[in-house]
Amino acid sequence: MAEYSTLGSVAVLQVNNPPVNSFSHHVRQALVDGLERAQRDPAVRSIVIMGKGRTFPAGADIREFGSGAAVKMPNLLMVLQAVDTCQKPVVSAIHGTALGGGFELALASHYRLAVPSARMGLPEVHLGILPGAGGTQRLPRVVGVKTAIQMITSGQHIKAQQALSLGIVDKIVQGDLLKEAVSFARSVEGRPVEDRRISQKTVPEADKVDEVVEAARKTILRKARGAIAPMTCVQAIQASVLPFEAGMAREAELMAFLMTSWQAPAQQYAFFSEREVRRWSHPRDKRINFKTAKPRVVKSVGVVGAGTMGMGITINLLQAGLKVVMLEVNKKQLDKAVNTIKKTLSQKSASQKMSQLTTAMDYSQLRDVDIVIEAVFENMRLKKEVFRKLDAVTKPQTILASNTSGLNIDEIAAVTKRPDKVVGTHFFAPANVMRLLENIYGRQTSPETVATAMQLGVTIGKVGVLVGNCPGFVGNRMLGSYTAEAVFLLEEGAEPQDVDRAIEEFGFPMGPFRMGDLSGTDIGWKGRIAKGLTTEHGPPPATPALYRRGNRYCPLPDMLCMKGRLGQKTGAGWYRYEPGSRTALPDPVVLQMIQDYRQEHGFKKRTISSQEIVERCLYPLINEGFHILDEGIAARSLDIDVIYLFGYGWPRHTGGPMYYAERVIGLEKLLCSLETYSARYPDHAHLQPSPLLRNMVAKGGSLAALGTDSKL
Ligand SMILES: CCCCCCC/C=C/C(=O)SCCNC(=O)CCNC(=O)[C@H](O)C(C)(C)COP(=O)(O)OP(=O)(O)OC[C@H]1O[C@@H](n2cnc3c(N)ncnc32)[C@H](O)[C@@H]1OP(=O)(O)O
Repeated sequence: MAEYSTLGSVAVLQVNNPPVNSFSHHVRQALVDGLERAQRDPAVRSIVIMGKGRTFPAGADIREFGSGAAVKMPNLLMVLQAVDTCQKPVVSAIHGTALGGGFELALASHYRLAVPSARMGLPEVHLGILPGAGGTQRLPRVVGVKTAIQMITSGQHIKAQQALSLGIVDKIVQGDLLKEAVSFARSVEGRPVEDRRISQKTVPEADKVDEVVEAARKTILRKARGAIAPMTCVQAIQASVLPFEAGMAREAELMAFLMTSWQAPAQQYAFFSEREVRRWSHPRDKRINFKTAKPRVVKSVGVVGAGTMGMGITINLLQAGLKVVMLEVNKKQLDKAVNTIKKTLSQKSASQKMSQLTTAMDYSQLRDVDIVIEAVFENMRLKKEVFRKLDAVTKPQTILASNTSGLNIDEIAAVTKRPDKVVGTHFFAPANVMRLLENIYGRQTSPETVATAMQLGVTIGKVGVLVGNCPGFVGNRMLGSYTAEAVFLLEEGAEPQDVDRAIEEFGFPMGPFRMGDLSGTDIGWKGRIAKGLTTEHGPPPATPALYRRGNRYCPLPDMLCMKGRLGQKTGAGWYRYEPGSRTALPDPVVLQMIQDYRQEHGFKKRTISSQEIVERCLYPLINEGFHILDEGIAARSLDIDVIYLFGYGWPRHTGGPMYYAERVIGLEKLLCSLETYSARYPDHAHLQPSPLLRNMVAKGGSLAALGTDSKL
């Protein structure tokens, strides 16, 4: 609701709808009622609108979307119209985050004040829609079309100071906001409001709008990668040169188009799933859940290993204000890491943050930390050695976490006398940038240890997802079938750039081969060598070229590595790179290698469509997701979706692999395609439909219903 009060001649409307004061129907109604009351009362000469509690309204109530409640009268447009046309000056007083409809309300007001810490923006594009309460029409009238396009298509929040420079807010106020806002409102009483109405202004440099839009189009389309909202936002902004009412009509038309698109619900699902993963639970062990398991307090963290991962993790921990002891046995590596960390931390706070960092070459210096994150090379023998040492030197309560991307947590825990305090914390590179943290419980991990790892994720600003223990956990296990099918496509006739193009057109920032070159083709190679599938010099003796342990195997990636083509770091991988450049250029050497291989093994080259590439790569990945759910490795399909959205660049506008499977492809069609492909390739095990998928198609039922504790 919105609480109405008066302070002398000023009516104050305080939106009170925790947690973020969104415009649920009852809030909209209360605002319209309050404005009418203030208009009617002759003693009231000005109006202040603000938010109670933590924030100015953060926008429309997203939970109302699609339910009909969002358009129930009065809708948000009517509220804003009442503000804009009010005869008495309306002042929006902003603290916290004025977002979406909240920011649009401020723009419809006659004056805007903000506290220094306030932030504002129009993030609707992330929900697959546009700022449909006049945001695409009012903002360009203040900041111009170019800046409006930048703000609206990025959805970025700006700080109060920047809003002041852009002419969005009229004043930044220090001290008590209510007091300041009331005093400001009094100072403008009696002044005409007509020339304060943004709706009545014209867009600056209107004659250049088409030019600006044209210049922005290419970049937006490249960044959007199949998302329809960004360019639709631009179309709405382009209409801001029209008279206000005509622009609003165009905005409404485009908003209706987006609201009914398949992408808007997918992006709103992504928004809520990102928050839902905080309500984690073990699918079988009832003691392990977010409600009852209590985390240990973590003030200091040990990091073992100062390589790329250890360094990134250390930066992340320092940025969050934690004390870190970074251990590295190689002095040169340790010094290099310290220098990089210093450079990466922002200038402003570097020295304070660096004072929280202690370096160590001796394990005994880790004795007092609350948790240790091991980030050494991905090798079981080495990890076990490290864990033995950690178990011997650290205090008994210390939690021992392994930053492994797929090794067996139980096997690591077994070398310690505290398997209940061992957990997996899988960070993604670069660890100080990537938001995903895949936390893995082992057979004996205690509720307290799980809760501590999950809480640490929150402390360091990660999106933490809890999963069970299996080779590759959730993310990399699913990726395995995707990369396997990508190389099988090369055998049949596709070239690396064909596969990458199709996957990038689907919406991934990078296809599998460009990705392989970026992370290093030798990562997978070393893994396959460790598993005995190949050796540095080719297949083990007496091994069939195209099979390993009864499964189809494509040796092309191994052949690439044997040529020393380890990706960008060696200037050549699946592609070639000019010195100092990261642009992937198709390489005749690789294409010849593939061609010779096809000839040697009797593969007949054929043209493969983009659609087949996408299906052959993504459907087995999704199919593995069904296996994972069936085994209880992920508790809910949304956990898998969040892992893919935040760790693997899965395009957000499709909701994530499992959402996409159910709501976009349709489970029946997915099953049918997998059956067709597995009939064509009976020895590609990952194309065999999972029993869970078959069962769901046969019996009906939804993925959301499989989960525990889900609110969605
Ligand atoms: C004819 C009809 C025309 C209609 C036109 C409508 C045009 C307007 C459209 C919009 O306004 S769309 C909404 C735009 N706003 C946003 O996208 C903001 C989304 N929220 C956030 O970015 C963040 O939540 C925050 C406000 C920055 C706060 O972040 P913080 O980390 O502090 O908290 P969270 O954990 O994210 O959120 C707490 C809690 O609140 C729920 N929530 C947040 N925003 C909304 C919302 N707009 N609607 C409904 N619920 C919201 C969030 O899910 C969390 O819930 P729980 O997980 O705790 O249950």
